Amino acid sequence: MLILSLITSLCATWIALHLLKPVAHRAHLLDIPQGRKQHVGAVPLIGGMSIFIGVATAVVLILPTDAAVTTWLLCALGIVLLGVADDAEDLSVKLRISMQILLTLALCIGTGLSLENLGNLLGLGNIDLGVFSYPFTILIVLGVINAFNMIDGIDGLLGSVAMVTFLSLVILFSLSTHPTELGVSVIFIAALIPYLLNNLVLPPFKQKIFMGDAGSMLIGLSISWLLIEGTQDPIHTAFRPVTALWLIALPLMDMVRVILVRLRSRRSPFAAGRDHLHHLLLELGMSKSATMLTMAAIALVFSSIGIITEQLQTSESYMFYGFLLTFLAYLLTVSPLVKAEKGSLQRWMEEKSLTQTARKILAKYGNN
Ligand SMILES: CC(=O)N[C@H]1[C@@H](OP(=O)(O)OP(=O)(O)OC/C=C(/C)CC/C=C(/C)CC/C=C(/C)CC/C=C(\C)CC/C=C(/C)CC/C=C(/C)CC/C=C(\C)CC/C=C(/C)CC/C=C(\C)CC/C=C(\C)CCC=C(C)C)O[C@H](CO)[C@@H](O)[C@@H]1O
Ligand SMILES: O=c1ccn([C@@H]2O[C@H](COP(=O)(O)O)[C@@H](O)[C@H]2O)c(=O)[nH]1
Ligand SMILES: [Mg+2]
Repeated sequence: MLILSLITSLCATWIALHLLKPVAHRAHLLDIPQGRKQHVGAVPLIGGMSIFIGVATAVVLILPTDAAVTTWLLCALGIVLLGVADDAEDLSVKLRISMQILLTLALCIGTGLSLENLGNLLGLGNIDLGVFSYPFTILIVLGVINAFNMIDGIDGLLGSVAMVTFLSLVILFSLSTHPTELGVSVIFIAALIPYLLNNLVLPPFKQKIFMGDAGSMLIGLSISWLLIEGTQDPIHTAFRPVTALWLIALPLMDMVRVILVRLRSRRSPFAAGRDHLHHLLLELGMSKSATMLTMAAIALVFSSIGIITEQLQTSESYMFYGFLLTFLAYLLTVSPLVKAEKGSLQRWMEEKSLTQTARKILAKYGNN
């Protein structure tokens, strides 16, 4: 069943990418470079819709669907339509956030699940949110949706970071008995393959496409749902809530850092900017692909910490305090990058390679 759902999702996404490209041109669903958008040429914003078509086709045709899966699919359709409207017309922040709240509420009611039990996060006993469960879930899901949207700023970045999270979910769900959630995670991985090839313009694709806010919000909402299913299942959980944090640590840390920096400099956290980690690395002189690979590698390290500590059943409070310390280390590492001179990383690497060459010459010929 898993192989069949993988093939169906991959093929359906591939076909959707081909069919939607001309539609994007006719409907002007294009990302035109201007201001902070520094890509080249008008790029079709069809990645999100294509991934949704691929995922929905595979889920409906192959996976056994119940009320929870149907609710998630309908909410996913809702967020894709919201994203397409935003990609086409730049909706107001108020409207976007209100719709995200409504869709999260619908997801909680329809699936009957919300973040109720956070586990023994602080080492003081189980945290049960009781009546605060719905407002807390809405805050966290909104955070996750927007965190994934915020890292969608260079080619391949969101696709590869999301791939790391879905791969981690495949590992954790296959170690427990959650066949539907395992199937959905595999289906997303399959849909991301043609998307990434097309986004990075790798063969056989010749024209770049973007995910758009439709895709980034679809991924954020779906990952939130899978994490809630994995941690809040009343019969048996696949992993503990704190592990969920590690699986999405990089986008969360980037978002919280950006919000803190913007608030400190009295800017609105809702106003777009070029202050995210990927922008800082590019400013320092890293290439787009090096930035993408570095950030995907960091996401992989964080996810691996989550999976390994989950398997070792490390105390939840150690994992949570470890997460907060890692966030502190992240802040301390990234803050100096903001003030660093443009291109300094590139110059440092060039100097380093020159020094290494000089050392090699000295080692070979001595000092005479
Ligand atoms: C605006 C912007 O930046 N734009 C980008 C973007 O451009 P684009 O054009 O695409 O987009 P737009 O500009 O059009 O606009 C964007 C759209 C909007 C609608 C605006 C939204 C903007 C926001 C800033 C959204 C923020 C929304 C929130 C509701 C944020 C608040 C949420 C949180 C802070 C919660 C975060 C979630 C966590 C789990 C936090 C943990 C993370 C940490 C790192 C811990 C650190 C601790 C803290 C200091 C914060 C703690 C606070 C808490 C409340 C959380 C405590 C958490 C716990 C106790 C954990 C408990 C949870 C669990 C154990 C369970 C986990 C389970 C699950 C996760 C399910 O993109 C462009 C391209 O890049 C870019 O240029 C542009 O700037
Ligand atoms: O794969 C991608 C995705 C995005 N970009 C660039 O980032 C902006 C982000 O778009 P938002 O509308 O803010 O979501 C996009 O316009 C591109 O300039 C990219 O280069 N590659
Ligand atoms: Mg975006």
